Amino acid sequence: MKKILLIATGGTIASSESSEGLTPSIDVKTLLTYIPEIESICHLEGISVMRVDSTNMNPKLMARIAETIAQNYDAYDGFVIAHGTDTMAYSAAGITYMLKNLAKPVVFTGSQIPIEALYTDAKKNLSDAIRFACEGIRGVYVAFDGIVINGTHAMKIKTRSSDAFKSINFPVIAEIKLGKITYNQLLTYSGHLDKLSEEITGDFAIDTKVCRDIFVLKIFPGIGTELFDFIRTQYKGVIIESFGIGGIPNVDEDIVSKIHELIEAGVAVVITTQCIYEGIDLSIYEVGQTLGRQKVIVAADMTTEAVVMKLMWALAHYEQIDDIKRYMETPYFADRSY
Ligand SMILES: NC(=O)C[C@H](N)C(=O)O
Repeated sequence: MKKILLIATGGTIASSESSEGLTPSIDVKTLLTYIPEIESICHLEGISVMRVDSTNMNPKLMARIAETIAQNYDAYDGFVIAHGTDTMAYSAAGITYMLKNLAKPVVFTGSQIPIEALYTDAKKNLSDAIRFACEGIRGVYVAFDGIVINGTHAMKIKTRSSDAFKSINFPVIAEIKLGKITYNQLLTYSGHLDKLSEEITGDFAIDTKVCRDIFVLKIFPGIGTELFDFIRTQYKGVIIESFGIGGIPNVDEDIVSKIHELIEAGVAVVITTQCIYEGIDLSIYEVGQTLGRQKVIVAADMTTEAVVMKLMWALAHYEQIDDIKRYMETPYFADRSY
């Protein structure tokens, strides 16, 4: 029988009603009592590492999750992280970059309704995540509402409904219905499964060092240039959510020139898009090509959540823009497809 460790971090899944609203208060032992059927499929143990609404998640707490996995790595076949949904996509991506040569499954899950409430989605999600953690497929995943998503491609797209997560720019890995896991055929045909099984080059290790000096900026029609001078003096990296396939204004308010100044000053500038699907390509339009001639980092079809966590990791490990750009533009656990 497989040995699985459930790592509880808080979130709605572990929340109870208090006089001031829902607050994470249920311990991991109690969580386990809600899924008694799991006893017959694996040997499950639990540990609580924090009790936070995931609104309060941060890289330090993510590092604690990574450390817990490392401390227990040899003793278990797989790990399930019970986590709040609001920042789960960030943590799943963050942990992906912090774990090196991961050969086991790490599966994030949570719920929109507390586990102790009527009509909760928590029991199904927890049970599905544990089942998937028994599969032995390496990597970090999000299991939610009957689908399994690559951890760097998950995005929370709904605030209330149980189908809160979507797989962005990557096929869903598997569906789980009534406890039965069915892998997505598309994964095998499209070669995505091969990308997930990239060779392991050494022993499992964690590297949790990140740099938080980054800014995420959404461009809008009429945006001024003043903010860029502030960014230049305060941050080491900026992620710009451009229009469409990679458009940044260069007439009247010339943001492209401001980007040039940022790069000259040693700030890493990553260009991504406000569109959820299909990613950017700076070669299509004149406005994009002008931008592409600068040393910008192209986020391709990565989610902003993954870009945020990857950039934090890159900035903590590389000094030169060229090195940061190389790391960011090299696929890591299939976080980008081009
Ligand atoms: N559904 C949830 O888990 C939302 C909660 N605020 C959290 O992220 O912790």
